Amino acid sequence: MVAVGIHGHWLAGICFIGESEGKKKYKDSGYVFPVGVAIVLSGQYEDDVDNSDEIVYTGQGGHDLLGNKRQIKDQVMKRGNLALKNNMIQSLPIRVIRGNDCPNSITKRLYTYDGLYKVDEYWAERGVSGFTVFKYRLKRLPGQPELVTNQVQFVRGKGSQAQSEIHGLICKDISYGRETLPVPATNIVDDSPETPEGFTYINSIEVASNVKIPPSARGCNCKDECTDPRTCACAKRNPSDFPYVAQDGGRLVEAMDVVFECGPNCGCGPKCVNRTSQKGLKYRLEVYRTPDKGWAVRSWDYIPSGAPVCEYIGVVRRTDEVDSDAGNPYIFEIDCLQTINEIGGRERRWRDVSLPSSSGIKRGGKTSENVPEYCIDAGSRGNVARFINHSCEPNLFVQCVLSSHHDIRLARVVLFAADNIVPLQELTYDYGFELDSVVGPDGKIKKLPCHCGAPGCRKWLH
Ligand SMILES: C[S@@+](CC[C@H](N)C(=O)[O-])C[C@H]1O[C@@H](n2cnc3c(N)ncnc32)[C@H](O)[C@@H]1O
Repeated sequence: MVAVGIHGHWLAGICFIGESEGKKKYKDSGYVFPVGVAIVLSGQYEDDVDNSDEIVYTGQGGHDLLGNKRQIKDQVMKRGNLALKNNMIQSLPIRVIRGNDCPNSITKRLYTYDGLYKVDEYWAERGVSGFTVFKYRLKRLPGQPELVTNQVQFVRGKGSQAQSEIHGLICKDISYGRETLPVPATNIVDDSPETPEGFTYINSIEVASNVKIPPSARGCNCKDECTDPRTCACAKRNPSDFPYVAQDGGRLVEAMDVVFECGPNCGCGPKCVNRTSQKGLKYRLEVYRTPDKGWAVRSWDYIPSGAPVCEYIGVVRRTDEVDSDAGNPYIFEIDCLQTINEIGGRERRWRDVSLPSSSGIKRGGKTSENVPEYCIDAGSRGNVARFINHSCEPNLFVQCVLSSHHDIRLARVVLFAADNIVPLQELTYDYGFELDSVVGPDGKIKKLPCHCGAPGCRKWLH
């Protein structure tokens, strides 16, 4: 892009004319510098939103250059950020270039020039990682040719075809109508016509007979939809406000130790934003065969960051009653409490919440329980989440959610988009195993090589 002159920086996403250059070269223009010339939407920022004609672009600075797309400090209003603000004030349009994943290219990226946009507004907010970021709403100027590249159409969510055209289709819907959307299975890796088998598809949690789910907690008194965080009792359980914004049918603002949603005793209805993770599949998911990881999951639709993808569904069991020797890879330990207390190498999710005293859980001092009391076993009964593989650089994250009762040991486990996810990208989360933490029946450490293919792959799942 630098070589052909549509962008002026090798690394930075915002190309701008700086103050000294502006004063020297364009002193008669009357413009206040710096001013922006072009931006690249690289997918580098966890907070970017791209709906083609309207973009919410995150300013520059404060992010980790290691390529793991994380914000690590506050952004400041200077250089490129100031340039975009000056564009807005002076009604100067800016070029937009989009970067898209392209496995067939040498660089694995494809860049398209997508026209001129105006900077409509800007504001500062706390981003997904909790640091201050500047946001700019850009709107595509009218009178330009429509965006036509396949890649951009992907971003707009036009990634899929009619079922009859799907290459390698082996089952139209592995949920057999139990999900809000069909979940097809495809295989173009080998000739086996076999569908993912050996399990029964269920779409809600089941509970083993010796596990007692606590009674439903008191709910809020809102009607229809909860809107006022000052009066909604469920909103107040969260750190400051509703954990979701209504945009795109509900998006989590940031990852938290636990999210309190509305439940069965609440006055609100099923459309309430504070039930975002209870509304079933919103994105068309496909289970597909991979050469080296068995089955995997991808989406046909563009998934914006913070959107719920699916809940990890299976049978809730006592962990000490699950036969670890049987090597069931579909066990998800409900480790919310261990994660909050950073036990056994688990990384804390980012914000504090006050757990209600009814949960019986102490927040402060470390619990000695390394092994969570309960787990979700999707081995013989489960949903699409059981096919989601591990990645060392995942695009989903695990969020503990409490909706009916408030016992965190039995929290729901929901997978949310950690990034804007373009169609057909494999969906993955970090299984979070500590290295050498899995021991086989013979007492020897069980190792499993990781095939996630991420640049920062840790090489082993466990
Ligand atoms: C919960 S299952 C995921 C779905 C699984 N691929 C299947 O075919 O059913 C977990 C198992 O998938 C495989 N797997 C998941 N992520 C992997 C990765 N990054 N590298 C290698 N194998 C992986 C491992 O065999 C692991 O025990």
